[in-house]
Amino acid sequence: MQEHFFTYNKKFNLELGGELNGLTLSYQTMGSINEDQSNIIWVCHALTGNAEVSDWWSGLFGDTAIFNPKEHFIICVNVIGSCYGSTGPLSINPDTNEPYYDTFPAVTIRDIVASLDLLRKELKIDKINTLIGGSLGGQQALEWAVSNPDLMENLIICATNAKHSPWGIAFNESQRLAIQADPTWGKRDPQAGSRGLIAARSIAMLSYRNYSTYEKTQSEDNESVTDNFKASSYQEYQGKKLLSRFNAYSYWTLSNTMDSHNLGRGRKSIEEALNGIKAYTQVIGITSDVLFPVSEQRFITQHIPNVTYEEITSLYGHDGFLVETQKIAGAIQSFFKQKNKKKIII
Ligand SMILES: CC(=O)SCCNC(=O)CCNC(=O)[C@H](O)C(C)(C)COP(=O)(O)OP(=O)(O)OC[C@H]1O[C@@H](n2cnc3c(N)ncnc32)[C@H](O)[C@@H]1OP(=O)(O)O
Ligand SMILES: N[C@@H](CCO)C(=O)O
Repeated sequence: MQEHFFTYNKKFNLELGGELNGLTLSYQTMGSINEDQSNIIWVCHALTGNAEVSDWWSGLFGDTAIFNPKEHFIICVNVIGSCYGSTGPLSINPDTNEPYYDTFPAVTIRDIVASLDLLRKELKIDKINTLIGGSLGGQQALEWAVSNPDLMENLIICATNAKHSPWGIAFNESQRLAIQADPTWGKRDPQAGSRGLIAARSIAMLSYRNYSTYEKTQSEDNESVTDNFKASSYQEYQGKKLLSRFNAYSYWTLSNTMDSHNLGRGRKSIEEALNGIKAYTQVIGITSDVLFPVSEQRFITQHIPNVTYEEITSLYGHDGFLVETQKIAGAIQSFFKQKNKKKIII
């Protein structure tokens, strides 16, 4: 993939009242846009993801995958607030010439979508063939499909919701409490809240997986074990793994971003908002997902006019949307097949 940067030279006003000067978006692309712009696949990444979609969704994006650079122009943008090249809390605030840290403004899903739309206009893209995302990426994709229904022809969303749930917010709040409990939190230092971030990721893992995942992967072989459990070292390992590639300030910002997601805010209702989506839509749910349970995807499906729904199984719960690429690719293939059949009938 090729990395690019886009800097917006005007003030970027945020939904909750803040502003960003010199907003920069880091994005990656594969392939080229064809003459009639009919091959553009736009990917929205999840909470701690980045723009390198061929890395974290390699089963769906790559030379031999369903979405490939021979046929498609693939684009993924690192979201505002993250730490993979786009403007985030560790970036320099041009107004102070110092990193933002805790002065980084609140960013909503709608702000992210507004920034994606700025880049889209800059690239002179008038039509997206397929917009796809899971989890926080699915929240962005849905919001974009509601706010700009004529832009995309197909929409594929996985393990996501129309409004972030009290359950999801409670998980995110527990993670923020863990970060807050770290005495280094709030310091103007990139490492601030590091121990808190480890604990936060450990909490998050419980929502990304489930009882069966741990039973299968973290059970002890030896019945005499009384401490240093596999499950314990796994939690710490996952926390440290995230710390090696992320920071507590971005995590804090983006977990609040996720909580802000509500397609119904300022609109008549969530149902009406979903009803306005014009894209041919595929909704995918994972039966073992305890964070974004399938009831949420079934609700979305009920209210989008032109929609198909697929449920997949996974040992990995919510993280199944990142892991089960073969199943997801199969579901996407049948989605496009069904669409073509419909076209013939019409
Ligand atoms: C380059 C990058 O960092 S990717 C950037 C983009 N990232 C994203 O988009 C985020 C989304 N990705 C993810 O959340 C994850 O990578 C997932 C969900 C796809 C997969 O999760 P993983 O952590 O790789 O899988 P899993 O839960 O099986 O854990 C395996 C890891 O835990 C380690 N592990 C397993 N059991 C234990 C244990 N009992 N104690 C300690 N470590 C353990 C394994 O050795 C392995 O380590 P490794 O990742 O260093 O190879
Ligand atoms: N594993 C995912 C979960 C959130 O969807 C991430 O870290 O982004």
